[in-house]
Amino acid sequence: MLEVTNLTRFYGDYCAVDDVSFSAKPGEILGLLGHNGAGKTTIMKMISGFLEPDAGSIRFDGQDCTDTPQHLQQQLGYLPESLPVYPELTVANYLDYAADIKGLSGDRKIQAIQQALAVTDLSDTLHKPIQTLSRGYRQRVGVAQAIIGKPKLIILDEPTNGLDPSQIEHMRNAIRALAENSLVILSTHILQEVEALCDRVLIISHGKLAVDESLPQLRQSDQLAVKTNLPESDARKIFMLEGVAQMESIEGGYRLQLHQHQNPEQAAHRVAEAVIKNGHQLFGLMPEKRTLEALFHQITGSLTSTAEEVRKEELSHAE
Ligand SMILES: Nc1ncnc2c1ncn2[C@@H]1O[C@H](COP(=O)(O)OP(=O)(O)OP(=O)(O)O)[C@@H](O)[C@H]1O
Repeated sequence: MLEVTNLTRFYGDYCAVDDVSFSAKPGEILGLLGHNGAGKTTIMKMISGFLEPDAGSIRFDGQDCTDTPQHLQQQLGYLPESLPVYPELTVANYLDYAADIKGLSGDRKIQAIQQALAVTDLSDTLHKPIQTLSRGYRQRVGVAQAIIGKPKLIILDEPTNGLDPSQIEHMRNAIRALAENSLVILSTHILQEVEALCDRVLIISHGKLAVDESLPQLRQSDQLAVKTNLPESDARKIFMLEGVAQMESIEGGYRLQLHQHQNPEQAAHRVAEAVIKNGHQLFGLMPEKRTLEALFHQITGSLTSTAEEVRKEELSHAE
């Protein structure tokens, strides 16, 4: 069990991570989302012991990791944003070194390397120097070193970065399999990745934890599309009295954003009654599901990348 409490980190006067708290357990895949500079990497570096928090605590399996970072590091697999790989080493030598660092030896070490190679589909490149590999293969080496020895906590910063579509699918399946016994925290700019993989999403905005919700919770509808001849001037006044937080005009009516924790069925009932009671006609009333993309824009007010945009960007940077 990971328990992050009131985690805070400054760079000089700038508060990059501001009082973030959450907890998670093995079996979960947590998606860390946020715009550039939101504080995701700083959070991941603190959890993995690479950066000290200014305030707050990180506990893993009941032990305080600020006092004993070694306790967590032996159970941690970490793929940082830019992996400090050793270009002249072969894949085999590098993974051997990574296994040594995790304290593996003998048959356990061989087995752990073989498992990591199988998961990342790297067996063919075993004797190649890392510097001769393409970007996608280097990324796979990074993931392989992170998952060696099946750590209980796996932190992956943009794990599918640089992979082709079939490898992305392969990697996602591998992450799902790893999460059967481990807690996986992954940071990504690709919303579809979170939707495809994660059980829970944490949205970080300006260093603060803005959303901590399970994906099923997130997909619950909290909007209503109401088709009516109610004029806009009356509509705003009437709907705001019925638990509506925001309203926008759509063709033939309005889209109503409900306040958090409103029951959509009860709100729909009240909205319908209010339209009729005020002498107008109701042509339709439909619940609408929230999407992760809409929520992200609502929270961060900025654009993030779709998988396609990220791939285009990668192609333009391709070697
Ligand atoms: N070493 C540092 N010194 C000073 N400021 C830093 C340092 N590292 C990060 N920051 C600042 O802290 C804030 C959070 O950075 P962080 O790298 O954690 O964001 P992020 O969410 O991971 O962004 P990205 O998605 O671009 O990787 C940013 O404003 C960044 O400029």
